Amino acid sequence: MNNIDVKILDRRFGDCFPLPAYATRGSAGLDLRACIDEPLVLAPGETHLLPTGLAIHIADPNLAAVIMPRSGLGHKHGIVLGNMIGLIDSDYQGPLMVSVWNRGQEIFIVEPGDRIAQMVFIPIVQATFNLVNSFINISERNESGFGHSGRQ
Ligand SMILES: O=c1ccn([C@H]2C[C@H](O)[C@@H](COP(=O)(O)OP(=O)(O)OP(=O)(O)O)O2)c(=O)[nH]1
Ligand SMILES: [Mg+2]
Repeated sequence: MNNIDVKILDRRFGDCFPLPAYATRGSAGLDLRACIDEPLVLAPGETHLLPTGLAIHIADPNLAAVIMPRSGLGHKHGIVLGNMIGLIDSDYQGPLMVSVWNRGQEIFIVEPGDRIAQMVFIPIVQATFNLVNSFINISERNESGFGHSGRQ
């Protein structure tokens, strides 16, 4: 377990809303809540940037967090993320925000405190670039890609 600093930006945490926690021992994601004051009507095609009421400071450059859709919301209701995936840098200290996109055909109402997305901590490898004119070793794949090996 890594210990990450978290700042509560919304008074409802600890009272009405519990802090994010792993639902089971094997959970990879921590659900994030919509810290809104009123129910939000998300019309089909609409995107809203919602506060989660929390700020985190990961601090370790070898870690990051990603925000992803919850599968139930995404599959059943078309509620995914406007940025597809949110990347939280280790030096970001601002409010954690979730871009919620209704890609479905029906209105969806987000209630205050709804768990609208999930956050996963991931290891990060930073790289430097070694500028070359050609690669010394030609790999088996070489420049093939984008489905060149077929479907079956
Ligand atoms: O879903 C998200 C995505 C990003 N962020 C915050 C944390 C992240 O560290 C910062 C910047 O995100 P990113 O680098 O993806 O956005 P950008 O458009 O490149 O902004 P910047 O120029 O600030 O890097 O915004 C969120 O709160 N939620
Ligand atoms: Mg950026």
